[in-house]
Order: sequence, then structure tokens, then C-alpha cells
Amino acid sequence: MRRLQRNLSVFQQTKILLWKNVLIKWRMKMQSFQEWMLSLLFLPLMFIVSNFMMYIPYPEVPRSHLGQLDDPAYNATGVTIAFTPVTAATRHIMNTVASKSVMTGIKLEALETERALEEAWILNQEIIGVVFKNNFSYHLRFSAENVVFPNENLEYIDTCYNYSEHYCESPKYWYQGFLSLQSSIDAAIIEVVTNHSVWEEMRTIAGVRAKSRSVISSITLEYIYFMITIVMCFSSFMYFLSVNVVREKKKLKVLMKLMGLHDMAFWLSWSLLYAIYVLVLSCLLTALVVQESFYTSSFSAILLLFFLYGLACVHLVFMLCSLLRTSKLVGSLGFLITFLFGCLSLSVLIENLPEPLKWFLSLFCPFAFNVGIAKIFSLERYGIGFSFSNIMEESYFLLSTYIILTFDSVLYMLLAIYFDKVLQGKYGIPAPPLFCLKPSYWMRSRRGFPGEGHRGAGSLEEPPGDDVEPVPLEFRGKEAIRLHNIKKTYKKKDKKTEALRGLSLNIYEGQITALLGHSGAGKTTLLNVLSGLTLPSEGSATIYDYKLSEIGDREEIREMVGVCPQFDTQFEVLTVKENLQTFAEIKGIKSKEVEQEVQNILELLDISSVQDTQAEKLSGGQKRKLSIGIAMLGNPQVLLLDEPTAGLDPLSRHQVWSLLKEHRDGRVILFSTQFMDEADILADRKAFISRGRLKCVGSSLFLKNKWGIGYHLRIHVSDSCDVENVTSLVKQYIPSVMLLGHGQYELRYKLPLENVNKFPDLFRGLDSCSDLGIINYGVSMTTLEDVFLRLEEAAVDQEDKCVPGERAEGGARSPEEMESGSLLLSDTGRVTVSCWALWRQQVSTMAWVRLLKLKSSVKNLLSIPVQMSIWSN
Ligand SMILES: Nc1ncnc2c1ncn2[C@@H]1O[C@H](COP(=O)(O)OP(=O)(O)OP(=O)(O)O)[C@@H](O)[C@H]1O
Repeated sequence: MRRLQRNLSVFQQTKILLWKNVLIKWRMKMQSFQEWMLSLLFLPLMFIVSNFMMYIPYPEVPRSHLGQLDDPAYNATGVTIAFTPVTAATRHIMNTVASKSVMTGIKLEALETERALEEAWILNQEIIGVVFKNNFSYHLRFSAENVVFPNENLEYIDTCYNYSEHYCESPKYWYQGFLSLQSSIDAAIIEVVTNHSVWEEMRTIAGVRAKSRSVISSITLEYIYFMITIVMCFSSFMYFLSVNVVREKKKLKVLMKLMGLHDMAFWLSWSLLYAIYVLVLSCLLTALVVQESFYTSSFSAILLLFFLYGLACVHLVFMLCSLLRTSKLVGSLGFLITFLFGCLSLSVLIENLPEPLKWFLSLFCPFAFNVGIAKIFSLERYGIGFSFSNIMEESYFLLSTYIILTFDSVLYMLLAIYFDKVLQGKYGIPAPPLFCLKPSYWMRSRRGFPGEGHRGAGSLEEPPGDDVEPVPLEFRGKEAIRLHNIKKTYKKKDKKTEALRGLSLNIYEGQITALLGHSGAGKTTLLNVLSGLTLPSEGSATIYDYKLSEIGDREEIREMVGVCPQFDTQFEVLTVKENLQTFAEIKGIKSKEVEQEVQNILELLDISSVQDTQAEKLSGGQKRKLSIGIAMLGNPQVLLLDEPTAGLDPLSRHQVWSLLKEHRDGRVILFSTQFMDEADILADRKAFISRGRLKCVGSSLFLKNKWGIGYHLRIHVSDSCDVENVTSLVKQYIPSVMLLGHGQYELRYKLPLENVNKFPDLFRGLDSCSDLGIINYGVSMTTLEDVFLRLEEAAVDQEDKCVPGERAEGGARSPEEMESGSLLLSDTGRVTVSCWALWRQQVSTMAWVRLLKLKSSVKNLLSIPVQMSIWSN
């Protein structure tokens, strides 16, 4: 066995997969083109949105005279002013205000604390509060509806309903008494401190509203369009990424994992490729927004914000891919999350959200990103802009946006790896929810490789019985795979399928073992258990004493096993050679040996001529050969092949047989097949499985003897032959002969096994009676196919006895049944419905199919909380 590089680092595997991803992207030019076209569409869209205001004719609010401070129409009269704290100075100031201000009929209330002031306000909401910080500075506390509502994003921007001056917000300060009170307190302080009265000057203060275009409705609208558009800028990447990742994850990732792929490498390779995509698009977007909207901000600071957001979106897709099974679901949910949380983030434009809620919502990257964008808008209004130079001062908030987006990215990635490990896919063994707390996960067992002095410690004996042929002495102690009472039950709602029902078997090093059985017997399930694609429901299985049930041991097993699954697994757009190179490197074959190993496999399987053909363009047989080649990379110690020659032409089958025979010494080869001749020629040991149980195991000779049907005699005869005469002749030598049937020119007899010694006399007799019309004859031994049919018959009989009146699913049917079944088929191939009815039928059928698919998608979505609740229990 070729010694593979153990513990190939995540970095090395990522590099291999990244290169593969780049190749795939390059080959799928059409998809890449669409992806980029859709992404680049955002540039003109952003341009239009950024200039949106220029296309909407918003009327201006004109400059207007509000009035004079001593005009009683604009002055609050008879108000209650509560002030705090109460000192001699504050009391003096407030008394001066009450006696000299333009405001008339003021009632003063002195309160000890600000808290008392708030409580008084709850009882009487007409109260205006004055909170002195010292003798010269104070806060005015007005009811929210009497002043402009403060907002960190929109402060200093006037809000005017209907653009009419009367409905603007800022004059509230004038009309609701804020300015008169402020001026009065200022005048009182000046008088108290300087002993100089300014009350007369104060009366002449006039209010003027400046001409402006800034109205909240239009500004908010502009922001809303901008923020919703920009938050969706990576949507097209998200969609195409989900399609690629889900497709690869479904089939190829399982196979790559069987070869020792680190989860992290798989995700990182996609992440790195898309990081480049995100970077390019971020540069273009930044160039645009810096030009059109964020004039004073720096290019690099905005670029980093876009980049971190793009990366978080990519990792969000990874997390969804781990949770959901179809790319449509992932794409739709990704879009929904981006849109919903993008919209939700608009709330920061209007409300000051509580900090904990803001932090929580920031766990969703679109929200965190848009909060950052809103903050940049607010900085832009001050003319400060966002840059690295002011990140610790004015833009410190943006620093937290960077940190949150990075945190989100890492969190999504870790969750993607976690869900990928613990959620049950079609293939693969889910890890327990707390797998990372188990020491076996972190510590790999080191019991040495086969051939390092390790051999069969604590071996289980081959299950005894008449149906199991003892192995020759030289194989004793060479048990490489031990299966003990393996059961596998698939449960779906109330339906239970027992694929394996307590199967015990030893498989030996140096032998080729075939698994035979009817369709649905459990061969694939058994190979899946051994490959680590599924866990048995009961029983134990070991490969060279490494237990399949232990996570740590499974890692060791992966290094010595080569698997060819029933389905073909290749990267469709990569060529045969590139596929082999990729898998060879993932397996850990040293880089400088990869080329030689790939050439070797290409030659051994005779596929050198198609080495530069993309896998999707190969014939079924060529794809199968490639699958075998992938399994044989690195010359693994144990080869598990599920129907390796299905779809191969006779010549290719013989090539594969020779190849496997050449590799038999010192290795374990286990394969399943439907072809009895293949098992007969290739396998040293055949294991018949029927309905999940081992029926018998041994060499061809053992099986034929055990289930001995004897020999078949075929006599070719002429037209003049009389069947009776020939049969009597044969009976003279072998009385128990049985006529199986006859055609016009052929008679078929069954000769019992125990009469072999009489065969020479029989042959002599047949030779001497050519006058009976005998042209020639031949004898053939029982084939493995006969054994198979016999075993199946016996299994059906047994099943019938066990469950009267009930036949197991997938069981063999009698010829009579088959005949009656065939009557169900239409006797002609004619279409029996009219054109219009056929169209209706097809439409309703397709609609039904769509509905079923939708149902399965919904089920998939709903299964997530169920899985979660199972863990929590
Ligand atoms: N994922 C699954 N869920 C439910 N039942 C399954 C699943 N996989 C296999 N089965 C059932 O388990 C039984 C054994 O299937 P298996 O694929 O192991 O048979 P097989 O001997 O390999 O058949 P074939 O030669 O046709 O591939 C069948 O009845 C099958 O329907």
C-alpha cells in the first residue's frame, strides 16, 4: 500500500479544492457570466438610487418670519416650571425668570432631584423641567411632542409634513415656548451674575425659519432606497454559491470526506474563491458610492465595510446550506433574510433602538451592515466622513460594525461546520450534538497500520454453521473485517425497513469477497456501513480492529479504505485526469507522486484516451471506470466496491477483473455484484445475502455442492429423433435422471451429483447410439446462477412459512404471478387519451409533482426545529 501523507493539513486541502473550484468556475462559463452580469447590474442601480433625489422635484420650504418673542400669541402662559436641584442660586434665577420674563403667569415648583421631576411629570405632563448642572448651565426637559424628536441619524434636519412651513418640525422650538424659556433663563443668569438687565433686548428677539429643501420625508426615502438596494448587492453571488455548494455537498463531499477531507477545507475553499469575487465587486461599489453618496469618506474604509459584509453573506449561505437540503430553499431563505433584516435596519433611521436589541439584530449581517451605512450617512451630514484616521474618534461606531461583521462571518462558518456534522444527510454519519466535548474526537487512535505487526487481536470467530465454509488454514487469523450481528433499520414515520437483520461475517485479507443477493437484499447497505456512509442500528463492525462506531477510529479507517459507491461521483466539469488528480491530492498522495499515480490508474483502467474529456461527457461505462479509479488511488488496503462493473462492456469487465486479481495479495477486496459469472470468476469467497440475512458463504465449489443441483445434460438431436427412446437410453445408465424440457433440436436433462461415476458409461452409450438421432451432447455443471435461484426460492418458502399470506417487499415472484402481473400491462403502446385530455393530464401531473416537491421542501424546513428539539431532549 502506498503510504499516504497522514494529517494533510486544512491549508493543503483548501489549496487543492480552491484550485478545483477555480477550474469548475472557469469551465462553467455560462453560469459565471450570468452570476457576474447580475452582480454588476447593481452598479447602474446604485448609481440611479444615489442620484434619486435629482429626479424628484421636491419643493423648497421658503424663508419665513415666525414672530417676535414678546408676542403673547407665541408665548406659553400659565405654565408650571419645575426646577432642580434647589439651591439659593437656582431659586434666585428661577424667581427672576418668573417675575421678569416675557412668559406670563409662571408657576414655579422646586424639586430636590431629577427623579422627583420625572415623577411629577408623569402626574402632570404640562410641566417643563429645568435641571441645573451648575449655576451657569442647565438642561431643559420638554414633553417629546413639543420639541423635535432627537435622533442620532437625522438630528439637525428639519421635518416638514407636506413641505409647508406651518407643518415643519423645527419651529416647534419657537411655538411651544422652548426659546422663550431658554432666553428668559439666560437673561436671568446674566442679570444675577453681572447685575446688568438684558430683558429689554430679549423682547426684540425674532424667529426666522431659513429657506430649506431638507425635509425628513425625502431624506428618509432616499436613505431607504439606498440602504435596501445596497444591502442586496451580493444576492446574486449568494444564489449561485448556494447552487454550487448544495450540488457538491450532496454527493461529492461525502466521498471526499471518506478520503479524509477536513470539513474546514471544503468550506474555506469556497469562501476564498468568493472572497475574491466579493473583493472585486466591493471595489466597484465603493468607487461608485464614494463618487455619488459618501463624498467625504475614504475609499479604503468603505471598501473594508463592503468586503466584510460580502464575506459574512457568503458564510451565511454556508450556514443555510448545512441546514437545508435544496439550493432553492437556501437561495430563497438567504434572499429573505437579507431583505427582511435590511428593511428592519431602517428602524435606526427613525428610532433609537435599545442597545441589547441592536446587538442581537446585528447577529444578522444585513442589519449590522446597514446600521454602519446609516452611521456613515450621519457622518457625511456633518461633513466629517468615515475614514481610518478618525476611526477612534468620530467613527468609533464603525469600528464596532467591522468587529460585528467579522464576528458574524466567523460565527456563520462555525455554525455551518457544526450543522454539517450533526445534521443527518442522506449519506454520512451524523455526529452527536456535543461531539466536540468528546476526547475521542480530538485524539486519534494509533494502533498502527496493517503490516505494522497489528493483526486480528480479539478476533470473533467466523459464525459457525453448515452454510459457512471454513476458510483454508493459511487465512486463519487474517480476518480484516469483522461484522457481528449487524442490523440496519430505516425508519420513516410508521414505516420500518429492515435492510440488514443480524448479519455476521468475517472478510479475509488476501481474498476477494463478493456480496451476492437480489435487489434490495441489503448489499449496498452493508457496504455503506463499512464505508462509514451510514451507522448500523445494532451490532459491531471492525476493520483491522478499528471500530466503525468510534469517531476517532473512523478517521483511521478512512485512510486505509478506497470506496466505489453505487452512484458515480465525479466533478462533472473536470476532466478525467483532473478528477483523479483532485482526489489523489485529497487522499494525501504526495504532490510529486500524483502525476505518476494518475497515469498509472489511467493505464490500468485503459482510460488514457479519454483523460482530457470532461466527466459529464463520458459514457456510463467510462464513468464507472473513473469511479473505480478514484477508489483505487493510493492503492488502499481495503477496497469496497458497490457493483463496480455495472454498465461496463465485456472487455472492460475482464480488464477490471484482472486488475482486482492483481491487487488481491495482502489486501482486502469486497464487492457487490448482480452478475453471477463475475462472482464465479473473480471472487474467492461469495456471501449470499437474502432479505438482510446471510444465507451462506464460501467458494463456488462449496456453494454448488451445498446447494447441489447437479449437472445439466444437453443433447442436440435431429428431426427424426424420438424423445422417449433417448430418455430410456439415458435412464439405463442413470435411473434418477430428470427430463427438464425439450425443443425441436435439443433435449435437456438434470443429472444428480452423486452419479458422476456413471458419466463415462453414459457418454459411451450416447456415442454408440447415433441412430437415435443424436447429433452431439454436452454436460455443464451447476452455475452460481442456479445456486442463487435455489437460495432465493428457499428464502421465499421460508418467508411464506413465517408470515402466512404475506410476501416480503421485493421478494421473488412465481412465474404464474409474473404472468398474471404481465396481464396488467397494456397490450398496445397506443395513447388512449385525446390530445386535449392528454395535455390536461400532463399539466395536472406536473403540477402534482411540483406540489410534492414543495411539500418535501416545507418538510425539510420544518424538520430543523424537530431536530433541535431531539437534541435538547
Ligand atoms: N435510505 C433509505 N431509506 C429507507 N430505506 C432504504 C434506504 N436505503 C435502502 N433502503 C432499503 O433497504 C433495503 C436494502 O437496500 P440496498 O440498497 O442495501 O439493497 P441492495 O441489495 O444493494 O439492492 P441493489 O442490488 O438493487 O442495489 C431495501 O429494501 C431498500 O428499500
